[in-house]
Amino acid sequence: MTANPTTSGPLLAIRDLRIGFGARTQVHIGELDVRAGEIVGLAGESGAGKSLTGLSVLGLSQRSGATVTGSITLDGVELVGAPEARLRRLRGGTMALIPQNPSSAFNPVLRVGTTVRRALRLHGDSRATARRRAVEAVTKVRLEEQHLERYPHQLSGGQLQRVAIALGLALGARLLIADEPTSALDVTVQDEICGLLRSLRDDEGVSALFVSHDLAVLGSTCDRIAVMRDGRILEDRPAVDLVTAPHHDYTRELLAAVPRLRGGSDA
Ligand SMILES: Nc1ncnc2c1ncn2[C@@H]1O[C@H](COP(=O)(O)OP(=O)(O)OP(=O)(O)O)[C@@H](O)[C@H]1O
Repeated sequence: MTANPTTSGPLLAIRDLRIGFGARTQVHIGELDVRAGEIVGLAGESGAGKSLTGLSVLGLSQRSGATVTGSITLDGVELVGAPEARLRRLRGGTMALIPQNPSSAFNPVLRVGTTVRRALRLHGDSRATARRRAVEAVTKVRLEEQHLERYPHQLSGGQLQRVAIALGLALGARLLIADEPTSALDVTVQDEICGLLRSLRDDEGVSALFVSHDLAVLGSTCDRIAVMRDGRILEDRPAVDLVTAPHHDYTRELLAAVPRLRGGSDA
């Protein structure tokens, strides 16, 4: 997989990030970058600190009482300690959360297109522009205009996840924070969503921080993978290298738990 990094600095740069609750530091990341046009995986078992990291990039972990120090820059703009108004602008613009359960992003009594168009109008689009950009965005995620006229329950989980991604793209997201975006989906649909993320990277230059406990999913989707345990990054390397020649015993254990990366052999 070929990333398409810009010659300038990374789109997302995390430095000496500490996330804690009370006196306890749950996450300490020395350095983690996501370049433009790059998908970076965050792997690790439950409790490793993956979601807290993603939520802190979005400026959302503080809402659950976390203390965040260090530096997270998005396109050179500091997010740690940034005023809520700036974070809100960036969350609805440069970066977007792709949640595990896409139905949480949609009002069940509204057609999904209404949600997408309303979000665009809130960001200043005229009615006509919002309509056009909503259609453009669903086309990018390989859905049709008619899908916008459906209610959330009339779409499959995979289709709804595509609309959630389309919503982020329509708002101009260049960085997707995807937190277990495929774990509620069956394997075939998982593969489709991962394929979509790769094509958005290749065709649109979109970047992603892809949180998952599943190294098979990350290995087939990401350019780089950072393996986390107990809030620390153990290794951060090109995905192909990491899954074929892990440096760390813990990564080997994670890989051993994934049948699809053992050449399909479960024996
Ligand atoms: N609001 C909170 N208050 C106190 N501790 C928290 C809070 N949120 C998370 N933690 C703790 O921080 C650690 C990291 O949690 P996090 O949700 O980031 O893990 P994760 O790697 O995403 O795991 P999972 O895959 O289960 O979501 C865990 O020990 C968790 O219990």
